[in-house]
Amino acid sequence: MGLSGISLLTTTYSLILQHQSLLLCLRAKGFGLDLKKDMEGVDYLSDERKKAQFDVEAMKIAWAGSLEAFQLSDRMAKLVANDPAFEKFTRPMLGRKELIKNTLRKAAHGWKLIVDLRLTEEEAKWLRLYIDEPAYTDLHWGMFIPAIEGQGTEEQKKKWLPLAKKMQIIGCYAQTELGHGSNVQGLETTATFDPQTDEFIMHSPTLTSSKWWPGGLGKASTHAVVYARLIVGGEFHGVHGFIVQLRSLDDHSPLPGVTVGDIGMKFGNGAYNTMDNGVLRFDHVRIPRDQMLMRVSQVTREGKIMQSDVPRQLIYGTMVYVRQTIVADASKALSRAVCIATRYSAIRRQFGSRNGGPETQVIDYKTQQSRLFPLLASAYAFRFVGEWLKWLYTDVKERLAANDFSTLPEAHACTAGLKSLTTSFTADGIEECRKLCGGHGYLVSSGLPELFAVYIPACTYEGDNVVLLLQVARFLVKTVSELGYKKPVGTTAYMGRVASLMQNNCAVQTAEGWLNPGAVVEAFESRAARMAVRCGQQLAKYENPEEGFAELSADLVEASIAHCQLIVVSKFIEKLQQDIPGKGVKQTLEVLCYVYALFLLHKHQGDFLATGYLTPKQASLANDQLRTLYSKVRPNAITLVDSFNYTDHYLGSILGRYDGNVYPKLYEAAWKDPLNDSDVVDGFYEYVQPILKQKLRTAKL
Ligand SMILES: CC/C=C\C/C=C\C/C=C\C/C=C\C/C=C\C/C=C\CC/C=C/C(=O)SCCNC(=O)CCNC(=O)[C@H](O)C(C)(C)COP(=O)(O)OP(=O)(O)OC[C@H]1O[C@@H](n2cnc3c(N)ncnc32)[C@H](O)[C@@H]1OP(=O)(O)O
Ligand SMILES: Cc1cc2nc3c(=O)[nH]c(=O)nc-3n(C[C@H](O)[C@H](O)[C@H](O)COP(=O)(O)OP(=O)(O)OC[C@H]3O[C@@H](n4cnc5c(N)ncnc54)[C@H](O)[C@@H]3O)c2cc1C
Repeated sequence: MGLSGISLLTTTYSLILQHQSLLLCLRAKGFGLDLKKDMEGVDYLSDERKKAQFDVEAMKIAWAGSLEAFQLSDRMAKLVANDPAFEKFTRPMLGRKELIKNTLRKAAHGWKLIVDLRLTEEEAKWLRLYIDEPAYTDLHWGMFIPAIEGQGTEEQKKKWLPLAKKMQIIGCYAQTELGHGSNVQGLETTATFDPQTDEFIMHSPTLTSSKWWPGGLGKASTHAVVYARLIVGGEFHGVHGFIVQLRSLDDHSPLPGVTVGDIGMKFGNGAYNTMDNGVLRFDHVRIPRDQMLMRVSQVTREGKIMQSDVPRQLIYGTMVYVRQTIVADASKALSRAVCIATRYSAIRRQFGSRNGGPETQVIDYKTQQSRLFPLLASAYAFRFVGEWLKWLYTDVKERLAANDFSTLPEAHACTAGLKSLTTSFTADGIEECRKLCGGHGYLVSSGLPELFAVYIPACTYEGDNVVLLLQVARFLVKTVSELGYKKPVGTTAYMGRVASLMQNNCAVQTAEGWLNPGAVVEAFESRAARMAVRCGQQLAKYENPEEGFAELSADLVEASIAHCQLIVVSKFIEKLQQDIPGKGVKQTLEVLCYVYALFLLHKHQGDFLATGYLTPKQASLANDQLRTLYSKVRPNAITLVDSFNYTDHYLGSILGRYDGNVYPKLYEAAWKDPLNDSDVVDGFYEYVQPILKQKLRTAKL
């Protein structure tokens, strides 16, 4: 018997087992048989796992970044998964008050673990990820503390950071208002210096000046970094951050003049409703002068404004930091959805049965592959670009500490652009994974609805994705306009070769010709350079540059996307130039890298053709190659998602279970729904039975 015959037999056997266990379950409910006899312990995906052409353990390390990173993450994942305090399956069914209380309990338990086990900052970050429940602690550690670290003076840091790091105060980041989020300079909250008392008076002069959205503000925070218009001597001196105490440290009640509360339910059940996004108003609340964050500008006792040599953009520095973490988190959210959809696609069968044999696994349909495998490749691409961005941010941070601000504009453009690119793609990708799972993907127990609901605000918070791409566009336009006298560096270095990128056209002649990193990078560079230069030429036609920028903004956004996609493709290729140990690991990643690049090329072929870099024939060859690549991904698909090393707890999905034991577990879960506690639903006797029993003389319907 050939290999395919053996595999057919084992697959059929798995199917029979699965059907048997389903039958047992069905009977359990209907005929009182033993429900426990489903096939616990059987790995329904074992055949798939045997197909792997690479060393899975080595791929896990490549995904994690290093053996140490893998071990650390694995330890934290297991710590959470094995702790019943972090159960999350009932979350979507809880009312808001219960939900928040439950989140506060988990955050307290998480903090206890951090203290008792003396976890490092890195371990705590992984712990937060695997607890998988947005909480006020995210903003306390993720924004309040970084804002003080980045914008505070040494003295301020000395005073506030120990309190915050021991969690003796809880802080949030209160920037956005009811009337303004994107336009930070348009904020209306005022901080007026009173020279008589050496204080600032914090005030919300209008309804639209109410702080609105800050996470952790509603119920948990005792303090906030509040962004407000600085007014000294009756003059406005820009928006700055101020540390303001909101609640009593004794009984947590709001301080006089402070009105604070939660803004209400948000999208989805469970999901981001574990977070107390808040509203805040000030009625002439006084704070000491030294609570203005003064690294960028200082207000003296006499009411003089002193500027340090730190650029004012550093006031936006916390956003740069968080955008960088959001890029890293995009690969986690996307890989999680892809893991669920890939495992389920291998279990799910529809059509194609021959002679009573098994039906086709839906993962074998080319349409399923062409939707799923680019998402899988993107998860890896985002992982590696996130790793690079972390390096870039660390480098910028070190430079800033040494008062070197030269790389700040590029850090801003990269974090803004990549945050936008990766979150938009991930949000769409999670929804695509739901559709890839058919009807069952719509069940909360698939894990996908909640993941989607939690994830999608990432397209808005930390900067609306379009607004951020327009920031990238400004950076690109500036780079193009300076080409004559300034050598572009970093991620825009390719613009230095603009003449050849505008002239030379693609040389690929065969589908195999696309399996060449040089050809791929040049295609993306040429497209990005041509789109940016074209925008520059169009802009030059306008007398008023701002008017031109506004008029051309949709094209500018497309040019920014092209630039950001180039960064992701290049960083993936650069990653592959490193030593990556393990049998078949590098080769498999190369396949994914080409899938990512050629998928983008196919999706955006309009750009590549319109800029004249590619011919239709070359675009078509790229698509031919893409199909071949999908066949190369197929045998490795399950092990590529196993390499994310996600526990079933973290995945939170019956469809994505490691053992693939989907049907019995779906069936079992249905019976756990509170609606099935009784056979006759509450309300039946009041509202349904009277209809059943009514005796209408005539029915017009
Ligand atoms: C149990 C567990 C316990 C513990 C857990 C432990 C650990 C957990 C640790 C960490 C958790 C980690 C992370 C999680 C944290 C949070 C994530 C979760 C939720 C997110 C919550 C969301 C928060 C928010 O949304 S905060 C609000 C964000 N708001 C925005 O993003 C507003 C967007 N708008 C802007 O950024 C700006 O206003 C603007 C659009 C850029 C316009 O600015 P401006 O009007 O000034 O206009 P210009 O365009 O003229 O710009 C002037 C000039 O400045 C440059 N610029 C602009 N921005 C920046 C920047 N950010 N940096 C540097 N430079 C900047 C711009 O390029 C111009 O330069 P030039 O003059 O040279 O052209
Ligand atoms: C879940 C969640 C958590 C949040 N947490 C916090 C927090 O902790 N702290 C905090 O301060 N804030 C927080 N925010 C607020 C968030 O940062 C803002 O909502 C975000 O910056 C977008 O601003 P906006 O709401 O004003 O959108 P708007 O700017 O009003 O956007 C509306 C539309 O207008 C478009 N638009 C706006 N300006 C332009 C332009 N110049 N050109 C073209 N199009 C434009 C946008 O693309 C969008 O389509 C949070 C928001 C959410 C959803």
